[in-house]
Amino acid sequence: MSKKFGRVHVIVMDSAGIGEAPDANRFFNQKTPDTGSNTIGHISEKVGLEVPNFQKLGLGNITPLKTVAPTDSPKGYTTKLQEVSEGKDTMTGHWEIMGLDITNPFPVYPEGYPEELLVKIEEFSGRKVIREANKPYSGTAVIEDFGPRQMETGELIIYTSADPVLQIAAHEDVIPVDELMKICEYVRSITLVGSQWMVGRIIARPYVGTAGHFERTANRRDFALAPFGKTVLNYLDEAGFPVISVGKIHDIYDGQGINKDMGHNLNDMDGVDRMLKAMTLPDFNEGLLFVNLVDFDAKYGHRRNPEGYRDAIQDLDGRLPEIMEAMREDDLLMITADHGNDPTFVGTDHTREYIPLVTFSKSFKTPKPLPIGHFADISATIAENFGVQKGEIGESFLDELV
Ligand SMILES: O=P(O)(O)O[C@H]1O[C@H](CO)[C@@H](O)[C@H]1O
Ligand SMILES: [Mn+2]
Ligand SMILES: [Mn+2]
Repeated sequence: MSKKFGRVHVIVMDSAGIGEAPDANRFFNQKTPDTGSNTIGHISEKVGLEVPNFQKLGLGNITPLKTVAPTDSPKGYTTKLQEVSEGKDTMTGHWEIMGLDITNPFPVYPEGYPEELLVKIEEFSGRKVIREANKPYSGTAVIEDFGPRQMETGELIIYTSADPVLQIAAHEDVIPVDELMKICEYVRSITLVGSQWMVGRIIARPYVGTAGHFERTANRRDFALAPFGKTVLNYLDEAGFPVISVGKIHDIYDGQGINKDMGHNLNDMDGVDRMLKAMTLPDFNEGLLFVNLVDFDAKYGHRRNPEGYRDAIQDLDGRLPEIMEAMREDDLLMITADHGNDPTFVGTDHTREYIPLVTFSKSFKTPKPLPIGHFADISATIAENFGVQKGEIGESFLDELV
């Protein structure tokens, strides 16, 4: 049987949530529950959001947005999706989108990492770890506070966040990127599932510059755990379909089920360029292209910068015509997110929100809003389209897309 859609392109706008989830009161920023958070909604309300292309696709039909009007004749099917997993981090969100139900949350380290683990890292690296930085910290603040000391002593800056991450910040001139990667690989190897100190992701955070003007570089790398089970990426790969990743996707799934990687993004617009390049690959005639754009989250959401976040969404909006133009008649585009990160909310952490789903295909006849669904409905739909097994959870809405 021929497939409804020859190629499916999924873009994750990292952290672009669209309103508090029904269980937002169980998730927190510092001591405040995530109730009332709304990443896209508050950006529209507080700093304005001009996104004519998203508007035509039907973004304003998902939920009332102050500056994005609903439309009676959207060019795409739209809805919002709820998370079922116990977590509001990137890995949980992405893994659930591809069909996993993460019922046991990843451990987090609100008091910092245990002394024993730090000592092992010191023994391996021959470098001291700055104890004062070992706690939940903003990644830009931690290098402002301890970068000058690191430049003098060569010590390691190890910090965490509300997410299950162990991050190592290192000035590129003091601790070469290759050395930092080796240290991260070592830490990854001693923090796997079943180890004493399981950690979701080890993140290398290289930076450059001088005190007061430090800047993190695109040499960031995430060393994630492998997904806790097979995802639809695996099923597509096993069935011989191209599964192509752009940006952080390869890291987030530890490469599992991905058979071609377009590399890390220098920034979100570079991610769009890589996506467009992938869309013209000669061997990509069917299968999945899966893109993560992380600047929304890392540069603006965690930094609580609503203007920057708005501009980043507007920049993506400006690229939508190119992306749609590059689509074949029977391609399907799905634009979504992995969790919220409301830049107007208290704290600096993710927010438990619905994620938007905005779709487009040149083959759509009469697109309209869809009922509210769940994250994994995305992969269930992809799986049904390509005739492969779906994940543990998710209901396909493929039949609705006509
Ligand atoms: O403050 P920075 O270093 O950007 O850290 C952020 O990036 C991490 C990974 O995306 C998140 O856990 C968040 O804390
Ligand atoms: Mn994320
Ligand atoms: Mn984040």
